[in-house]
Amino acid sequence: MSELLVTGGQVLRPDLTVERADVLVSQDSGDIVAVDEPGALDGDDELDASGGLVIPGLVNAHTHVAMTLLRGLADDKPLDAWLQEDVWPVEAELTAEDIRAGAELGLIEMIRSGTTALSDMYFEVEEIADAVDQAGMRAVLGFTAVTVGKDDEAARSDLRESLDVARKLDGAADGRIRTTFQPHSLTTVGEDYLREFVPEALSDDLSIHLHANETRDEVTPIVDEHGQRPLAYADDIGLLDGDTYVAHGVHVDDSEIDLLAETGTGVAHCPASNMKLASGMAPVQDLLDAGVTVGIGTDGAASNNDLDMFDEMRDAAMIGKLAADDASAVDAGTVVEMATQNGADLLGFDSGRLEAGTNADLAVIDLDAPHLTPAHDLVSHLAYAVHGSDVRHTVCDGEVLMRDRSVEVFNERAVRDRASEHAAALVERASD
Ligand SMILES: CSC[C@H]1O[C@@H](n2cnc3c(O)ncnc32)[C@H](O)[C@@H]1O
Ligand SMILES: [Zn+2]
Repeated sequence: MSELLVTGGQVLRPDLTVERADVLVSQDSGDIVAVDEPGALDGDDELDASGGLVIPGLVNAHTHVAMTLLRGLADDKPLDAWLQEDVWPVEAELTAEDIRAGAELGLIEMIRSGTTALSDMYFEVEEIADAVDQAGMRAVLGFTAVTVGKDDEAARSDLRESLDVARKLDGAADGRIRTTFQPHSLTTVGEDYLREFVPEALSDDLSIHLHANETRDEVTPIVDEHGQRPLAYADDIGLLDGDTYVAHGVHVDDSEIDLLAETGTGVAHCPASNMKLASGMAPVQDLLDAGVTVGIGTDGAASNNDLDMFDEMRDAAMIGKLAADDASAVDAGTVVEMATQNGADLLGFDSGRLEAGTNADLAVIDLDAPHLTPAHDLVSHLAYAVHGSDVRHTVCDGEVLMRDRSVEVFNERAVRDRASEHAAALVERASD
């Protein structure tokens, strides 16, 4: 029996109070054993949290982790042009090895900024699953199906692969990997395919993750073709469900917010991506007020351009206030809950709060910095002032992924070099 004591720091409790406490985690079960007053607990190994704040590991509720290879390749365009002119032509050249290299790079970036769980959409999912396994992180993965521009055989093969991958990889990495069925979006997967494959996913109890209502251009064609708002159309097909979450949910009207709440469908809010692609402002406070579970995601590194969830919390608070025209909207405590407990709820992990019996996924923030001084309110600091580079240690499933800013699960130098080589060769192939 091996137990790790995270000692000497302050701890963020599930009710967002902060107190001096030690956290004991079991490296056998991967659970938190106890959170107790300083000095009350003993472990076989220690992690020094003195001068620090222990928080739940952050949950990135929507990303495309291998897109780190496309970081900085196509900026300053709206979604449709960005995807069609830049991203998709390059993605068409991606190999399994590229995706592995990009995923490892992205996972290192996440570990270094305190993220312990992610929800990913992409291709070559076995490569991503192997990288997640090696990283020691927790993830919800899936193969994303697109049918537009494909003949019937290729379209069906995509949807079949999305189902097969979801069935095959669920429970991988000793249960740290879960899966979702992933139609890319309501405009990139045809209605007949959705009507055929969604019932199969539901009958297998698969969770569903898709992009929805990201831009106005994703709303108008559906209203024109089906005479319904996109989420009413999605509900008609059976896509909205207690285990479904949609990425973005920017252009949702009141009837769609009610539909999300009634069906228990969650939203992965991606504020930086929505600002960079000028997609719009999601009505996050309205969604929360209606009872919708809203997590936070970075989206891919090509539309962000980093995977730092602290940046994302700050962005979520800022844009949430603008969208509501109310400075009290989407406050500091709310964004911290969104990036921890809400994200974990969307992904289906018993993480996101430091409590005995839950997953031992946590990060220690170093508070000894000018930009974190004075320390009136540490929840305010988490939302508005902490950077990913302030994370001292990252732990997932009781294992130390980063100790004193040294990543223990990868050779970081080698991963960065390999990713740079793969990115350069990829761009070269795409330009031929
Ligand atoms: C097949 S995996 C996902 C697919 O989605 C593309 N993508 C990345 N970011 C976004 C976004 O914000 N909206 C829609 N699609 C996006 C990614 O490049 C992959 O092709
Ligand atoms: Zn996305």
